[in-house]
Amino acid sequence: MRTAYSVDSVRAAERALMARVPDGALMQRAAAGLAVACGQLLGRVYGARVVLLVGSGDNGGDALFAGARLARRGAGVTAVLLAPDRVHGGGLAALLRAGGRVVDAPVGGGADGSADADGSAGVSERALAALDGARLVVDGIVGIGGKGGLRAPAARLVRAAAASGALIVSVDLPSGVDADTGQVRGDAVRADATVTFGTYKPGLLVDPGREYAGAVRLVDIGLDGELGAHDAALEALQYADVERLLPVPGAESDKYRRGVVGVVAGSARYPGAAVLCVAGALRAGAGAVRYVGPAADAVVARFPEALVSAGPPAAAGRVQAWVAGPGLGDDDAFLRDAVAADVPVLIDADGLRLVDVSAVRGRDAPTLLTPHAGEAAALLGVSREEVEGARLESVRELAARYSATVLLKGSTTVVASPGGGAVRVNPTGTSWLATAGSGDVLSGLAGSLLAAGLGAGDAGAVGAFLHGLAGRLAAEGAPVGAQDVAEALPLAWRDVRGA
Ligand SMILES: NC(=O)C1=CN([C@@H]2O[C@H](COP(=O)(O)OP(=O)(O)OC[C@H]3O[C@@H](n4cnc5c(N)ncnc54)[C@H](O)[C@@H]3O)[C@@H](O)[C@H]2O)[C@@H](O)CC1
Ligand SMILES: [K+]
Repeated sequence: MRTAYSVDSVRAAERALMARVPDGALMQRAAAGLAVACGQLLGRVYGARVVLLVGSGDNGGDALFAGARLARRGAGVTAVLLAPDRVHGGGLAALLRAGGRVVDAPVGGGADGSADADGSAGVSERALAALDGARLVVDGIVGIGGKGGLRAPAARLVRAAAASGALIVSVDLPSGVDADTGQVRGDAVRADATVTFGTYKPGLLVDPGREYAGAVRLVDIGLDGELGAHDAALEALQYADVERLLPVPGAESDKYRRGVVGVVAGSARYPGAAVLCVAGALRAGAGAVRYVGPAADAVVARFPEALVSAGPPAAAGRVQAWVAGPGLGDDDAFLRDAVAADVPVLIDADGLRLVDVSAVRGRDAPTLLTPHAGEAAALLGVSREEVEGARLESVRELAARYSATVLLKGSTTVVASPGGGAVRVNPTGTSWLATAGSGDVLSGLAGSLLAAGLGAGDAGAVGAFLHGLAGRLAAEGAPVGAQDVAEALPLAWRDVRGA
């Protein structure tokens, strides 16, 4: 399991560890790891031109100590100081001792400037010129102490660094990305790589921050023991975690023991949604799929193994979980039956629009809601952009409002439980999955995992993982349709099981 901790937890863990190690030891560990990563990116350190963008806190200190290490290996290192009067003294001294150069960013060497008419944002010509011809820029502007969007001088330098064509390495996290949420307000560093210390931060694993971070490398500074006392803010299942959770049938299994999933989906207008939902459900671990609704002919024509009926759901026979909503149109009668059933229910698509909050909140069995950003926005009464910019906040808020597990689909799919706790973040997503009907496949898949006995959080996270992996395997760099994704699900299973 990959975990990420909140800034508060990181700070508390660092305090506890610092009390037991010599002064400055943690920063030295961080800087050593950072310098190694920079050296690997550069290939040849000797003679390389490196620019450090140095803010006023310890993030800048890390950059300065790492810069000193690179300078000792023969790099030409220039530190651009955003706040010369508040720079990390020890780091600056180390860089100067190692032969590094220093340039003040503010015009006239004063404190942080502000936006001005010529667009220089109070940044000196010398600071901007330092970036010319740089091979590597180290972003030590702000780390976990960053608040709000980057101030104007920092933003100006970030734009100049991006235009310089140099490789950009962010220290701990890209400056301008909110460490706890991944939100980006205004300018932020777009890094080729981010070297983070002690633990992942949530903003490195969730878009939009994740996209800004580039390849993320974790440097061990000895925090693990201390972090154990805190709850992770985020968890990302890895292959081994998913393998443990997959519902693999035993010798005694029959279709009921494996789980039967019922699908309430499709309409005369949207029969395809029913077919795709069943396609996902058939390849996810349940022993049988019952389809209930007006698209029975289309379903059985494509999948003779599906058990179909015209409805209502209560007359369909035994099921261990329902999936309700894809392509339903405006008819909510079967949806209401499914929501009233005392088994786990997954609600998706039209079902999210039609379902009553109080009916969901009143359920005893687990509920899993699977909105995309647009649907989540409608449920929360905000814009789609607000949801996309604040995925963690949105998914937590929905889980609390509906007293349900919520899987928010998108560039980073996240799953929150009603009782709070760590949000699951899916590491396998791919933009090829942004295709019509792909969500119907996911709802069938995750519903089938519910029927097979997984809890709602596990069903959502494992479903998203397999779905993402199937999307990648099906796409292999070319466009795919939702049916291709469903058909690649067995490949994803085999990949996870190492079979
Ligand atoms: N505490 C520790 O033990 C360790 C901390 N480390 C480093 O220290 C960092 C945290 O250091 P700090 O707490 O000093 O905080 P930061 O260095 O992350 O940032 C705080 C400074 O940035 C300025 N600032 C805040 N928001 C800004 C904005 N939007 N635009 C421009 N400037 C802004 C503030 O005025 C403040 O001086 C970590 O991210 C990590 O890089 C590492 O050395 C590992 C050990
Ligand atoms: K940074």
